[in-house]
Amino acid sequence: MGLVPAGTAEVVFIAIESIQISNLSIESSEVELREDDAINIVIKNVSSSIKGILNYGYGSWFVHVGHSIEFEIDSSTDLVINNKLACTNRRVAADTSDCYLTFHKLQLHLHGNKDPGWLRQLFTDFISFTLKLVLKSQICKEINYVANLLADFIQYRAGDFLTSGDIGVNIDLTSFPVTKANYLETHHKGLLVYKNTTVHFNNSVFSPSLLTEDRMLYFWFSEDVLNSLALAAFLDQRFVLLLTGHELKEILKDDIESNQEILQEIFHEASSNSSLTKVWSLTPPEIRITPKGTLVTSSVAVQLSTSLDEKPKLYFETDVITTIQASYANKKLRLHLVDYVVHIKNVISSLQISTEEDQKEAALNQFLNKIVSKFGIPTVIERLEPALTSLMNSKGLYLFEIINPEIIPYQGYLIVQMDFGFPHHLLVDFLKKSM
Ligand SMILES: CCCCCCCC/C=C\CCCCCCCC(=O)O[C@H]1CC[C@@]2(C)C(=CC[C@H]3[C@@H]4CC[C@H]([C@H](C)CCCC(C)C)[C@@]4(C)CC[C@@H]32)C1
Repeated sequence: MGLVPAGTAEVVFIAIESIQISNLSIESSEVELREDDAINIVIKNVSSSIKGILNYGYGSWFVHVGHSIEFEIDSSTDLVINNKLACTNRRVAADTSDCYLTFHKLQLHLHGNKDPGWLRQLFTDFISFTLKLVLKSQICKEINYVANLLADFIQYRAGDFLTSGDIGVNIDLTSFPVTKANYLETHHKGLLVYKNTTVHFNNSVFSPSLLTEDRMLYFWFSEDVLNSLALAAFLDQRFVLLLTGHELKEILKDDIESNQEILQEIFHEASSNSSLTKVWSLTPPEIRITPKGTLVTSSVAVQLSTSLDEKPKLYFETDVITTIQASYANKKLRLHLVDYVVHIKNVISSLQISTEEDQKEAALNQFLNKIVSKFGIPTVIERLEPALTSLMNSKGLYLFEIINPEIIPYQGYLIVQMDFGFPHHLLVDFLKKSM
């Protein structure tokens, strides 16, 4: 660590090795946001005990007389970190080069009785000064490293949260991160990526003034974002629902009374083991957001077949407009159906219905309209809810304690706002990995 000339022919050399830091304790810490400047972190009275081995010696250029001695230092210091947000490779980075240590105490104990008086003197006068410099640069370097590791970790989690299979979102920064008086502001591209193709939007209409300042976390979803997610999910063939004969029977069981005849025939077909109902989106669902909720326009085909190779018993298409309001409680996403419009078209059926021929079509249409409204839409929603919840949980959402989340629709966008408790185990996990 140091090389001290002592006269012309002789030198004293001192080196420190095997540094161990223990009994680390912190009295208090404060974080303050300084507008357009930095995140100011003050950690008061960081006490620690530093152990190590001191090698020292003296001699001429050719002959060394070397000794080693164990030492222990009790230190107490204040730590000030001015963390400026930066941008590297289009990601948020931390610059903590503005980092100070102010020592209140630096007390040396040398073990064993061979400590020469001059060494103790030298140590207090010179080494402690050097040690302060070394500790400062080591500790500040370490803090910069950990701060960037944490920034990367958070952005990795965010990116992963918005990824499912081939569908993802590009969260690269569009501008330099800014420190505001009460919050940090970062703008991300938010472009949808599907199988290496990026979907571009018109300019975003987002403005921070659309948000209040009393919640801890806000998500802003535009129609464009939800529409492109819907498009990607459609292209990825995720809007396909298969129902077995048994499942269909379960779904329709409450309606047996009113539509005896048609249902009996469907059940007759449906009860055979190979019977299968397939429901799928014909076009990408279109999403519009209004203060009443999220309006989803879907064009859906339904096909009931008794066996795979036979002609379907029933095929029809339906245009459905649903208005949905979403909420999140007890760690579950809920979709509430507020309103719906159903239009049935292109019915092809080989079901035997004993109504007169000219009324057959109208009767079947009316029946299908009711089935779609009363059972079809609730069934699709009931399946979407746990699918979306478990998609979010697979990204670790369940680890967060989400406090009073609100999902509020506006004209063209919706805002999800919440307070949250940071998951302790996530931080421990991160620290374990970075050690
Ligand atoms: C004889 C045969 C009979 C067979 C009959 C079958 C017939 C079926 C016929 C028709 C099918 C009907 C189609 C129904 C369509 C249903 C539409 C429908 O339900 O659409 C919804 C899809 C999800 C979503 C986009 C939506 C609303 C809100 C969005 C949510 C808002 C916030 C949510 C964030 C992820 C934040 C999570 C909160 C946080 C963790 C605290 C977000 C964006 C998730 C997606 C939803 C509308």
